[in-house]
Amino acid sequence: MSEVLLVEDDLSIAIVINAALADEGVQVIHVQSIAERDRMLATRRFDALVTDVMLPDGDGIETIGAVHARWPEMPVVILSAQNTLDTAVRATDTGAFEYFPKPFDIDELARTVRKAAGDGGGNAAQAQDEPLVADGLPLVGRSPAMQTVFRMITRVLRNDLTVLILGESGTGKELVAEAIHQLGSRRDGPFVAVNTAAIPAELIESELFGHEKGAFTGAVARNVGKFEQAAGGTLFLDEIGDMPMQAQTRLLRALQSGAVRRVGGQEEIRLDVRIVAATNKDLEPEIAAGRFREDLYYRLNVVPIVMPPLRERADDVEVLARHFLQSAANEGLPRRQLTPGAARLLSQQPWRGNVRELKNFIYRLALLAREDTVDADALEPLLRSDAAAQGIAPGAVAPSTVAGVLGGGDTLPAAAVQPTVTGADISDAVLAWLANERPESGSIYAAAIAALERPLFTEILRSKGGNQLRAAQALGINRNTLRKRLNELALDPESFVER
Ligand SMILES: Nc1ncnc2c1ncn2[C@@H]1O[C@H](COP(=O)(O)OP(=O)(O)OP(=O)(O)O)[C@@H](O)[C@H]1O
Repeated sequence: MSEVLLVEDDLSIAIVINAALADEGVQVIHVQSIAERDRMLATRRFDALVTDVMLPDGDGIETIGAVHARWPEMPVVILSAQNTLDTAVRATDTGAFEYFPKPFDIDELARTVRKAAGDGGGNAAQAQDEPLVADGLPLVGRSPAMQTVFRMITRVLRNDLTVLILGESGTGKELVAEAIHQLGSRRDGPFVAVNTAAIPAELIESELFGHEKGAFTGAVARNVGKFEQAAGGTLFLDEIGDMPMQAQTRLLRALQSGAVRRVGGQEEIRLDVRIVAATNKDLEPEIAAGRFREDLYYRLNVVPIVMPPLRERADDVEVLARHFLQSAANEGLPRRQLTPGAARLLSQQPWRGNVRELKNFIYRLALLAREDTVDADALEPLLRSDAAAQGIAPGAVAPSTVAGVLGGGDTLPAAAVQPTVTGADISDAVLAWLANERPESGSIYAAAIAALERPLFTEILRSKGGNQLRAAQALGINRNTLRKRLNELALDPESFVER
């Protein structure tokens, strides 16, 4: 595989180039300055050099003489935003292999670089199996919509501004939050994620701010809250739109004052966290309905990043699918490839569950496909069985969706493959539950979630033979979250282990 040195200080462009070159079977080593370029080139030659012109420590063209002197045979491709005749002339004067004014056609650039680097890049099919990782960040996407997201990410890396990530479930909000942390100046600190909707209302304050020993019944030891755990790093507040009102007030107060106090404690603890929040809810109607505090919304919505749904960026589907096939293979599933026809067919699907649904589907495909190369004909029945699982009236819940999510090879308990249950049934069940249980005011939400989780977790754990990792994967939640909730619900996963 050929290796290319990319000198580019614009991270969003670097990410896109890296992804495109990975597609061409070219490995990219990315640096951001002339000094770093020269350090890399002091000891080794690359198959090609791709360089921007305006770099933080100088001009990529003016300093190219030293590169030529050291490695006269190494082809150089120049990228430039200074689309003037002068730059073009200077680039050509250096004897550069090619010169690309920005904005350029990324595919054309990728092809040119592969050619410059010699066809050591292998064939394209092989290339597509390469993980598309930029600076350790597996955020895949080449669509203009994702380039806008990348650009927004790069704008918040050198500051601590609060970021609010908006988008449907499964669009990659958490991944973006992690990217902001990993690429930003707080990367050496912790990244602490809290699902604010999953914490029972009565525990949320102690979870976020911590508590002193004896602060309330059951507080047998001092607990350090998420704000403190995230000190020096990033606190990711997920599902912020579902945060209970009382906790919203406390959170707002903490953000305003820049300090927190543990429950039952006196000491003021100064905050040293970057806040990244996310929600799949449209917050404006929530504010209008009095369920979300407007002042908190303005505190959080300093830099909004909107994640486009996958159906609005169909050109990302193929590259994502190949990425997930690669990660499935890395995790021990059979290595599969898609024909162009199969990739096209995937791009035409609605993907209502966004990238998460595509990822689950691809893993299932890796597991179930009969041949290593999957064409459109082989894909069709798998898509049909998925659509059958999901092609249900809006609001309705089909147990067969569970079968789809669980993936092939799983035998489901008979109860789970009964005919479709309509949405009305679950509403009826909620109403009946409210009437019968009369949950205590102030904790109705937590009690309802617990009532739903209990049968849900029981069913999924049973189908997974008590394997918590597989159950968490099927549910699409973190294993620790599942373990914690099972604990709180006093459900023993051991009791589902098949013996
Ligand atoms: N652009 C992407 N490149 C690679 N993987 C992605 C991308 N977007 C999402 N994923 C993967 O899809 C899955 C869902 O993403 P993530 O959990 O970040 O979504 P989310 O928007 O936070 O969802 P939710 O609102 O349900 O919490 C994860 O496994 C994530 O790694």
